[in-house]
Amino acid sequence: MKDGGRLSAAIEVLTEVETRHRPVQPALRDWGTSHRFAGSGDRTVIGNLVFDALRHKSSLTARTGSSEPRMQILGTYVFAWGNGIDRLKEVLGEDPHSPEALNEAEESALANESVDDLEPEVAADVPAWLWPYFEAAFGDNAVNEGKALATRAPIDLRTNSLKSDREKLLKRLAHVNAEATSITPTALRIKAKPGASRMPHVQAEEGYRKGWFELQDEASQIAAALACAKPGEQVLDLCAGGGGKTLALAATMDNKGQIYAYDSDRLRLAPIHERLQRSSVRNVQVRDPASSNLDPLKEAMDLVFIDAPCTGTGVWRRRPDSKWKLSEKALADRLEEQRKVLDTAKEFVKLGGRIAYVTCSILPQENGDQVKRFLAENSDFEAVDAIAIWKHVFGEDRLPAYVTEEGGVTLTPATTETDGFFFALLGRKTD
Ligand SMILES: C[S@@+](CC[C@H](N)C(=O)[O-])C[C@H]1O[C@@H](n2cnc3c(N)ncnc32)[C@H](O)[C@@H]1O
Repeated sequence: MKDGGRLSAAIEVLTEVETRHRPVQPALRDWGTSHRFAGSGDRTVIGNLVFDALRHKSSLTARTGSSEPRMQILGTYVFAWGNGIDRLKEVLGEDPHSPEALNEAEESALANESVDDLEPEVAADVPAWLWPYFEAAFGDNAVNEGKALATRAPIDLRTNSLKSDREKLLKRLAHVNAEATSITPTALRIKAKPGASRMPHVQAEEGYRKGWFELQDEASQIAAALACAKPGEQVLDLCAGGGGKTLALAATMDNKGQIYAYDSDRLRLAPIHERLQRSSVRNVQVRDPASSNLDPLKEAMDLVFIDAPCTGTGVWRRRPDSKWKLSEKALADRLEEQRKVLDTAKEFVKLGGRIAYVTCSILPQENGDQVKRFLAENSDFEAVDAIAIWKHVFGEDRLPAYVTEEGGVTLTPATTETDGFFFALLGRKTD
Protein backbone atom coordinates (compact mmCIF):
# COMPACT_ATOMS: atom_id res chain seq x y z
CA MET A 1 0.00 0.00 0.00
CA LYS A 2 1.05 3.57 -0.62
CA ASP A 3 0.71 6.28 2.01
CA GLY A 4 -2.59 7.48 0.50
CA GLY A 5 -4.27 4.11 1.04
CA ARG A 6 -2.82 3.89 4.54
CA LEU A 7 -4.21 7.32 5.40
CA SER A 8 -7.67 6.25 4.19
CA ALA A 9 -7.44 3.08 6.25
CA ALA A 10 -6.38 5.01 9.36
CA ILE A 11 -9.35 7.36 8.94
CA GLU A 12 -11.63 4.33 8.64
CA VAL A 13 -10.23 2.72 11.80
CA LEU A 14 -10.32 5.95 13.81
CA THR A 15 -13.94 6.50 12.72
CA GLU A 16 -14.75 3.02 14.02
CA VAL A 17 -12.99 3.77 17.32
CA GLU A 18 -14.65 7.16 17.79
CA THR A 19 -18.18 6.44 16.62
CA ARG A 20 -18.60 2.92 17.98
CA HIS A 21 -16.43 3.50 21.06
CA ARG A 22 -14.28 0.50 20.26
CA PRO A 23 -10.79 -0.11 21.63
CA VAL A 24 -8.10 0.50 19.01
CA GLN A 25 -6.50 -2.96 18.83
CA PRO A 26 -9.66 -4.94 17.99
CA ALA A 27 -10.69 -2.25 15.46
CA LEU A 28 -7.26 -2.54 13.82
CA ARG A 29 -7.43 -6.33 13.84
CA ASP A 30 -10.87 -6.35 12.20
CA TRP A 31 -9.68 -3.93 9.55
CA GLY A 32 -6.72 -6.23 8.81
CA THR A 33 -9.00 -9.28 8.57
CA SER A 34 -11.28 -7.63 6.05
CA HIS A 35 -8.38 -6.21 4.01
CA ARG A 36 -6.16 -9.23 3.48
CA PHE A 37 -4.06 -7.48 0.84
CA ALA A 38 -2.55 -5.22 3.52
CA GLY A 39 0.80 -6.47 4.82
CA SER A 40 2.06 -6.26 8.38
CA GLY A 41 4.07 -3.14 7.48
CA ASP A 42 0.86 -1.45 6.32
CA ARG A 43 -0.95 -2.43 9.49
CA THR A 44 1.89 -1.01 11.59
CA VAL A 45 1.71 2.35 9.81
CA ILE A 46 -2.08 2.48 10.08
CA GLY A 47 -1.90 1.64 13.80
CA ASN A 48 0.82 4.26 14.39
CA LEU A 49 -1.31 6.92 12.69
CA VAL A 50 -4.38 6.06 14.77
CA PHE A 51 -2.49 5.94 18.08
CA ASP A 52 -0.62 9.18 17.37
CA ALA A 53 -3.87 10.91 16.40
CA LEU A 54 -5.37 9.85 19.74
CA ARG A 55 -2.27 11.00 21.62
CA HIS A 56 -2.68 14.50 20.16
CA LYS A 57 -6.45 14.70 19.82
CA SER A 58 -6.93 17.99 21.62
CA SER A 59 -4.10 19.93 19.96
CA LEU A 60 -4.98 18.47 16.55
CA THR A 61 -8.59 19.59 16.98
CA ALA A 62 -7.45 23.10 17.83
CA ARG A 63 -4.91 23.24 15.01
CA THR A 64 -7.05 21.72 12.24
CA GLY A 65 -10.37 23.17 13.42
CA SER A 66 -11.95 19.72 13.33
CA SER A 67 -12.35 16.72 15.59
CA GLU A 68 -13.38 14.53 12.64
CA PRO A 69 -11.15 11.47 12.05
CA ARG A 70 -10.17 12.74 8.58
CA MET A 71 -8.50 15.90 9.87
CA GLN A 72 -7.10 14.13 12.93
CA ILE A 73 -5.28 11.63 10.72
CA LEU A 74 -4.20 14.14 8.07
CA GLY A 75 -3.01 16.48 10.86
CA THR A 76 -1.00 13.64 12.41
CA TYR A 77 0.66 12.92 9.07
CA VAL A 78 1.51 16.59 8.51
CA PHE A 79 2.39 17.79 12.03
CA ALA A 80 3.31 14.88 14.32
CA TRP A 81 5.07 12.91 11.58
CA GLY A 82 6.69 16.03 10.16
CA ASN A 83 5.70 15.38 6.51
CA GLY A 84 4.36 18.91 5.92
CA ILE A 85 1.50 20.05 3.72
CA ASP A 86 3.34 19.68 0.39
CA ARG A 87 4.07 15.99 0.91
CA LEU A 88 0.43 15.44 1.98
CA LYS A 89 -0.86 17.09 -1.19
CA GLU A 90 1.40 14.86 -3.30
CA VAL A 91 0.14 11.76 -1.48
CA LEU A 92 -3.51 12.72 -1.88
CA GLY A 93 -3.03 13.10 -5.62
CA GLU A 94 -0.96 10.01 -6.37
CA ASP A 95 -3.26 7.13 -5.48
CA PRO A 96 -6.96 6.46 -6.20
CA HIS A 97 -7.22 4.93 -2.70
CA SER A 98 -6.12 8.20 -1.05
CA PRO A 99 -8.54 10.38 0.93
CA GLU A 100 -10.20 13.18 -1.05
CA ALA A 101 -8.16 16.26 -1.94
CA LEU A 102 -8.07 19.08 0.61
CA ASN A 103 -10.57 21.91 0.48
CA GLU A 104 -9.40 25.48 0.98
CA ALA A 105 -10.08 25.63 4.73
CA GLU A 106 -8.36 22.29 5.35
CA GLU A 107 -5.34 23.33 3.33
CA SER A 108 -4.98 26.59 5.21
CA ALA A 109 -5.28 24.83 8.61
CA LEU A 110 -2.72 22.16 7.70
CA ALA A 111 -0.31 24.74 6.29
CA ASN A 112 -0.20 26.59 9.60
CA GLU A 113 2.71 25.22 11.67
CA SER A 114 2.25 27.70 14.53
CA VAL A 115 1.38 26.33 17.98
CA ASP A 116 1.88 29.56 19.88
CA ASP A 117 -1.68 30.41 20.82
CA LEU A 118 -2.84 27.06 22.19
CA GLU A 119 -4.28 26.96 25.72
CA PRO A 120 -1.90 25.09 28.08
CA GLU A 121 -4.16 22.05 28.50
CA VAL A 122 -4.58 21.88 24.71
CA ALA A 123 -0.84 22.18 24.06
CA ALA A 124 -0.38 19.42 26.66
CA ASP A 125 -3.14 17.24 25.17
CA VAL A 126 -4.72 16.76 28.58
CA PRO A 127 -8.55 16.65 28.93
CA ALA A 128 -9.72 20.05 30.25
CA TRP A 129 -11.41 18.63 33.37
CA LEU A 130 -8.14 17.04 34.48
CA TRP A 131 -6.01 20.12 33.92
CA PRO A 132 -6.35 21.55 37.45
CA TYR A 133 -5.07 18.24 38.81
CA PHE A 134 -2.11 18.33 36.45
CA GLU A 135 -1.28 21.82 37.63
CA ALA A 136 -1.61 20.70 41.25
CA ALA A 137 0.73 17.79 40.61
CA PHE A 138 3.34 19.49 38.42
CA GLY A 139 3.03 23.29 38.75
CA ASP A 140 4.97 25.08 36.00
CA ASN A 141 5.99 21.75 34.51
CA ALA A 142 2.40 20.65 33.78
CA VAL A 143 2.55 21.33 30.02
CA ASN A 144 5.83 19.45 29.64
CA GLU A 145 4.44 16.51 31.59
CA GLY A 146 1.28 16.39 29.45
CA LYS A 147 3.37 16.56 26.28
CA ALA A 148 5.64 13.76 27.48
CA LEU A 149 2.58 11.60 28.21
CA ALA A 150 1.52 12.20 24.58
CA THR A 151 4.71 10.70 23.14
CA ARG A 152 5.25 7.09 22.14
CA ALA A 153 6.42 4.71 24.84
CA PRO A 154 9.57 2.61 24.54
CA ILE A 155 9.56 -1.13 25.14
CA ASP A 156 11.08 -1.78 28.55
CA LEU A 157 12.24 -5.19 29.65
CA ARG A 158 13.05 -6.53 33.10
CA THR A 159 15.98 -8.86 33.46
CA ASN A 160 14.87 -11.91 35.37
CA SER A 161 17.79 -12.10 37.78
CA LEU A 162 16.74 -15.64 38.73
CA LYS A 163 17.79 -16.82 35.27
CA SER A 164 19.91 -14.20 33.56
CA ASP A 165 21.76 -10.91 33.92
CA ARG A 166 21.53 -7.60 32.12
CA GLU A 167 24.95 -7.77 30.46
CA LYS A 168 24.09 -11.08 28.87
CA LEU A 169 20.72 -9.78 27.69
CA LEU A 170 22.24 -6.61 26.26
CA LYS A 171 24.41 -8.80 24.03
CA ARG A 172 21.54 -11.13 23.13
CA LEU A 173 19.24 -8.24 22.29
CA ALA A 174 21.77 -6.02 20.50
CA HIS A 175 19.99 -6.70 17.17
CA VAL A 176 16.88 -4.89 18.48
CA ASN A 177 19.01 -2.04 19.90
CA ALA A 178 18.21 -2.79 23.54
CA GLU A 179 20.06 -0.42 25.87
CA ALA A 180 20.60 -0.28 29.63
CA THR A 181 18.40 2.29 31.39
CA SER A 182 19.87 4.67 33.94
CA ILE A 183 17.87 3.99 37.13
CA THR A 184 17.33 0.28 37.79
CA PRO A 185 20.10 -2.25 37.16
CA THR A 186 17.44 -4.70 35.91
CA ALA A 187 15.92 -2.66 33.07
CA LEU A 188 16.65 -2.65 29.33
CA ARG A 189 15.01 -0.30 26.87
CA ILE A 190 14.21 -0.37 23.19
CA LYS A 191 13.55 3.25 22.35
CA ALA A 192 10.39 4.30 20.57
CA LYS A 193 10.93 5.39 16.98
CA PRO A 194 8.98 8.04 15.12
CA GLY A 195 6.54 8.01 12.21
CA ALA A 196 6.05 4.77 10.32
CA SER A 197 8.71 2.82 12.26
CA ARG A 198 7.91 -0.55 13.65
CA MET A 199 8.86 -1.86 17.10
CA PRO A 200 10.31 -5.38 17.44
CA HIS A 201 8.17 -8.27 18.63
CA VAL A 202 10.24 -9.18 21.68
CA GLN A 203 7.99 -12.03 22.77
CA ALA A 204 9.32 -13.93 19.77
CA GLU A 205 12.85 -13.80 21.19
CA GLU A 206 14.38 -16.95 22.62
CA GLY A 207 15.20 -15.08 25.84
CA TYR A 208 11.55 -14.29 26.42
CA ARG A 209 10.42 -17.88 25.88
CA LYS A 210 13.14 -19.05 28.25
CA GLY A 211 12.12 -16.60 30.96
CA TRP A 212 15.31 -14.54 30.90
CA PHE A 213 13.32 -11.33 30.66
CA GLU A 214 9.79 -10.00 31.05
CA LEU A 215 8.13 -7.02 29.43
CA GLN A 216 7.78 -4.42 32.17
CA ASP A 217 8.09 -0.66 32.24
CA GLU A 218 10.98 0.62 34.31
CA ALA A 219 8.56 2.43 36.65
CA SER A 220 7.06 -0.92 37.71
CA GLN A 221 10.55 -2.30 38.25
CA ILE A 222 11.44 0.74 40.36
CA ALA A 223 8.29 0.31 42.47
CA ALA A 224 9.03 -3.36 43.08
CA ALA A 225 12.65 -2.59 44.01
CA LEU A 226 11.69 0.25 46.39
CA ALA A 227 9.46 -2.14 48.35
CA CYS A 228 12.75 -3.79 49.40
CA ALA A 229 11.30 -7.30 49.69
CA LYS A 230 14.06 -9.42 51.18
CA PRO A 231 14.78 -13.16 50.88
CA GLY A 232 12.85 -14.99 53.57
CA GLU A 233 10.11 -12.37 54.03
CA GLN A 234 6.36 -13.00 54.01
CA VAL A 235 4.73 -10.86 51.32
CA LEU A 236 1.12 -10.39 50.24
CA ASP A 237 0.73 -9.04 46.71
CA LEU A 238 -2.85 -7.95 47.23
CA CYS A 239 -3.67 -6.73 43.70
CA ALA A 240 -1.50 -9.19 41.82
CA GLY A 241 -3.44 -9.18 38.53
CA GLY A 242 -1.38 -10.92 35.85
CA GLY A 243 1.59 -11.01 38.21
CA GLY A 244 3.99 -8.41 36.78
CA LYS A 245 4.99 -7.09 40.22
CA THR A 246 4.79 -10.57 41.78
CA LEU A 247 7.53 -11.79 39.45
CA ALA A 248 9.70 -8.76 40.12
CA LEU A 249 9.26 -9.16 43.90
CA ALA A 250 10.11 -12.88 43.70
CA ALA A 251 13.35 -12.01 41.91
CA THR A 252 14.37 -9.45 44.54
CA MET A 253 13.67 -12.14 47.17
CA ASP A 254 15.84 -14.58 45.24
CA ASN A 255 13.00 -17.12 45.34
CA LYS A 256 13.27 -17.31 49.14
CA GLY A 257 10.46 -16.63 51.61
CA GLN A 258 6.83 -16.53 50.49
CA ILE A 259 4.68 -14.36 48.29
CA TYR A 260 0.91 -14.78 48.34
CA ALA A 261 -0.49 -13.49 45.05
CA TYR A 262 -4.13 -12.45 45.38
CA ASP A 263 -6.54 -10.46 43.26
CA SER A 264 -10.26 -9.94 43.77
CA ASP A 265 -10.78 -10.69 40.08
CA ARG A 266 -9.81 -14.29 39.36
CA LEU A 267 -9.80 -13.73 35.59
CA ARG A 268 -7.04 -11.18 35.96
CA LEU A 269 -4.96 -13.69 37.90
CA ALA A 270 -5.22 -16.29 35.13
CA PRO A 271 -1.97 -15.49 33.23
CA ILE A 272 0.14 -15.64 36.40
CA HIS A 273 0.55 -19.43 36.40
CA GLU A 274 2.24 -19.61 33.02
CA ARG A 275 4.41 -16.59 33.84
CA LEU A 276 5.59 -18.04 37.15
CA GLN A 277 6.61 -21.21 35.38
CA ARG A 278 8.44 -19.48 32.52
CA SER A 279 10.33 -17.30 35.01
CA SER A 280 11.21 -20.24 37.31
CA VAL A 281 9.62 -18.47 40.26
CA ARG A 282 9.08 -20.93 43.10
CA ASN A 283 8.16 -18.86 46.14
CA VAL A 284 4.66 -17.77 45.09
CA GLN A 285 1.34 -19.21 46.22
CA VAL A 286 -1.52 -17.97 44.06
CA ARG A 287 -4.62 -17.29 46.14
CA ASP A 288 -7.76 -17.56 44.05
CA PRO A 289 -10.49 -15.24 45.43
CA ALA A 290 -13.16 -17.88 44.84
CA SER A 291 -11.57 -20.52 47.05
CA SER A 292 -9.03 -18.83 49.31
CA ASN A 293 -9.31 -17.57 52.81
CA LEU A 294 -6.70 -14.94 53.53
CA ASP A 295 -7.49 -14.82 57.27
CA PRO A 296 -4.47 -16.92 58.31
CA LEU A 297 -2.23 -14.21 56.82
CA LYS A 298 -3.60 -11.47 59.09
CA GLU A 299 -1.02 -9.54 61.11
CA ALA A 300 1.66 -11.82 59.63
CA MET A 301 3.06 -10.04 56.58
CA ASP A 302 6.38 -8.21 56.43
CA LEU A 303 5.15 -6.47 53.29
CA VAL A 304 1.75 -5.93 51.71
CA PHE A 305 2.22 -4.71 48.16
CA ILE A 306 -0.73 -2.77 46.72
CA ASP A 307 -0.55 -2.22 42.98
CA ALA A 308 -3.81 -0.34 43.27
CA PRO A 309 -6.63 -0.14 40.75
CA CYS A 310 -6.30 3.35 39.27
CA THR A 311 -7.20 5.62 36.38
CA GLY A 312 -4.01 4.78 34.49
CA THR A 313 -3.22 8.44 33.76
CA GLY A 314 0.47 7.54 33.99
CA VAL A 315 0.28 5.11 31.09
CA TRP A 316 -1.39 7.32 28.49
CA ARG A 317 1.66 6.85 26.25
CA ARG A 318 0.67 3.19 25.92
CA ARG A 319 -3.13 3.59 25.96
CA PRO A 320 -3.87 6.98 24.42
CA ASP A 321 -7.55 6.19 23.89
CA SER A 322 -8.05 5.80 27.65
CA LYS A 323 -7.05 9.46 28.10
CA TRP A 324 -10.21 10.74 26.44
CA LYS A 325 -12.50 8.06 27.87
CA LEU A 326 -11.70 8.74 31.51
CA SER A 327 -14.68 10.26 33.35
CA GLU A 328 -15.19 11.91 36.74
CA LYS A 329 -17.31 8.92 37.72
CA ALA A 330 -14.50 6.49 36.84
CA LEU A 331 -12.06 8.56 38.91
CA ALA A 332 -14.48 8.57 41.87
CA ASP A 333 -14.89 4.79 41.56
CA ARG A 334 -11.13 4.22 41.54
CA LEU A 335 -10.71 6.47 44.60
CA GLU A 336 -13.26 4.39 46.48
CA GLU A 337 -11.54 1.14 45.45
CA GLN A 338 -8.18 2.50 46.57
CA ARG A 339 -9.58 3.44 49.98
CA LYS A 340 -11.03 -0.05 50.36
CA VAL A 341 -7.88 -1.85 49.31
CA LEU A 342 -5.72 0.24 51.64
CA ASP A 343 -8.12 -0.52 54.49
CA THR A 344 -7.97 -4.22 53.68
CA ALA A 345 -4.18 -4.22 53.42
CA LYS A 346 -3.56 -2.90 56.91
CA GLU A 347 -5.14 -6.02 58.46
CA PHE A 348 -2.32 -8.17 57.10
CA VAL A 349 0.71 -6.15 58.17
CA LYS A 350 2.61 -7.40 61.19
CA LEU A 351 4.07 -5.02 63.78
CA GLY A 352 7.09 -3.38 62.17
CA GLY A 353 5.91 -4.47 58.70
CA ARG A 354 5.05 -2.18 55.78
CA ILE A 355 2.60 -1.40 52.99
CA ALA A 356 3.91 -0.40 49.57
CA TYR A 357 1.21 1.67 47.88
CA VAL A 358 1.63 2.00 44.12
CA THR A 359 -0.45 3.43 41.28
CA CYS A 360 0.16 4.01 37.58
CA SER A 361 -1.53 7.38 37.94
CA ILE A 362 -0.10 10.86 38.35
CA LEU A 363 -3.25 12.40 39.89
CA PRO A 364 -2.70 13.68 43.46
CA GLN A 365 -6.13 12.39 44.60
CA GLU A 366 -5.09 8.81 43.88
CA ASN A 367 -1.62 9.20 45.30
CA GLY A 368 -0.54 11.59 48.05
CA ASP A 369 -4.13 12.32 49.10
CA GLN A 370 -4.87 8.62 49.64
CA VAL A 371 -1.72 8.23 51.70
CA LYS A 372 -2.55 11.31 53.76
CA ARG A 373 -6.07 10.05 54.50
CA PHE A 374 -4.79 6.60 55.41
CA LEU A 375 -2.23 7.99 57.84
CA ALA A 376 -4.78 10.35 59.41
CA GLU A 377 -7.11 7.41 60.06
CA ASN A 378 -4.47 4.89 61.13
CA SER A 379 -2.20 6.24 63.81
CA ASP A 380 -0.42 2.89 64.09
CA PHE A 381 1.14 3.54 60.66
CA GLU A 382 3.74 6.13 59.69
CA ALA A 383 5.11 7.49 56.42
CA VAL A 384 8.49 6.21 55.32
CA ASP A 385 10.71 8.54 53.30
CA ALA A 386 10.83 6.96 49.83
CA ILE A 387 13.72 9.22 48.80
CA ALA A 388 15.95 7.76 51.51
CA ILE A 389 15.11 4.28 50.22
CA TRP A 390 15.68 5.41 46.63
CA LYS A 391 19.16 6.67 47.52
CA HIS A 392 19.92 3.38 49.22
CA VAL A 393 18.62 1.25 46.33
CA PHE A 394 19.53 3.31 43.24
CA GLY A 395 22.05 5.92 44.42
CA GLU A 396 21.70 9.68 44.16
CA ASP A 397 22.23 10.34 40.44
CA ARG A 398 18.63 10.38 39.26
CA LEU A 399 16.40 11.33 42.15
CA PRO A 400 12.69 11.76 41.36
CA ALA A 401 11.53 15.36 40.94
CA TYR A 402 8.16 15.09 42.67
CA VAL A 403 7.97 14.15 46.34
CA THR A 404 4.79 14.42 48.44
CA GLU A 405 4.59 15.75 52.00
CA GLU A 406 4.42 12.18 53.28
CA GLY A 407 7.52 11.15 51.37
CA GLY A 408 5.90 9.37 48.38
CA VAL A 409 7.46 9.81 44.92
CA THR A 410 5.89 10.38 41.51
CA LEU A 411 7.69 9.16 38.40
CA THR A 412 6.90 10.63 35.00
CA PRO A 413 8.00 10.27 31.37
CA ALA A 414 9.39 13.83 31.45
CA THR A 415 11.51 13.41 34.59
CA THR A 416 12.40 9.73 34.97
CA GLU A 417 11.76 8.62 31.36
CA THR A 418 9.35 5.99 32.68
CA ASP A 419 5.59 5.61 32.74
CA GLY A 420 3.85 7.84 35.26
CA PHE A 421 3.83 6.03 38.61
CA PHE A 422 3.43 6.75 42.29
CA PHE A 423 5.16 4.90 45.11
CA ALA A 424 4.75 5.35 48.87
CA LEU A 425 5.77 3.22 51.79
CA LEU A 426 3.74 3.10 55.02
CA GLY A 427 5.34 1.44 58.00
CA ARG A 428 3.38 -0.18 60.84
CA LYS A 429 4.81 1.00 64.11
CA THR A 430 6.28 -1.59 66.44
CA ASP A 431 4.09 -0.67 69.42
C1 LIG B 1 -3.02 -2.23 38.50
S1 LIG B 1 -3.85 -3.73 38.46
C2 LIG B 1 -2.65 -4.87 39.00
C3 LIG B 1 -1.54 -5.17 38.03
C4 LIG B 1 -0.58 -6.24 38.50
N1 LIG B 1 -0.12 -6.03 39.85
C5 LIG B 1 0.65 -6.39 37.62
O1 LIG B 1 1.75 -5.98 37.99
O2 LIG B 1 0.49 -6.94 36.53
C6 LIG B 1 -4.93 -3.59 39.83
C7 LIG B 1 -5.62 -4.88 40.23
O3 LIG B 1 -6.31 -4.66 41.46
C8 LIG B 1 -7.38 -5.58 41.52
N2 LIG B 1 -8.28 -5.15 42.62
C9 LIG B 1 -9.15 -4.12 42.65
N3 LIG B 1 -9.73 -4.02 43.86
C10 LIG B 1 -9.21 -5.01 44.61
C11 LIG B 1 -9.41 -5.44 45.95
N4 LIG B 1 -10.26 -4.81 46.77
N5 LIG B 1 -8.69 -6.50 46.40
C12 LIG B 1 -7.82 -7.13 45.58
N6 LIG B 1 -7.60 -6.78 44.30
C13 LIG B 1 -8.28 -5.73 43.82
C14 LIG B 1 -7.94 -5.53 40.12
O4 LIG B 1 -8.69 -6.69 39.83
C15 LIG B 1 -6.68 -5.41 39.27
O5 LIG B 1 -6.26 -6.66 38.79
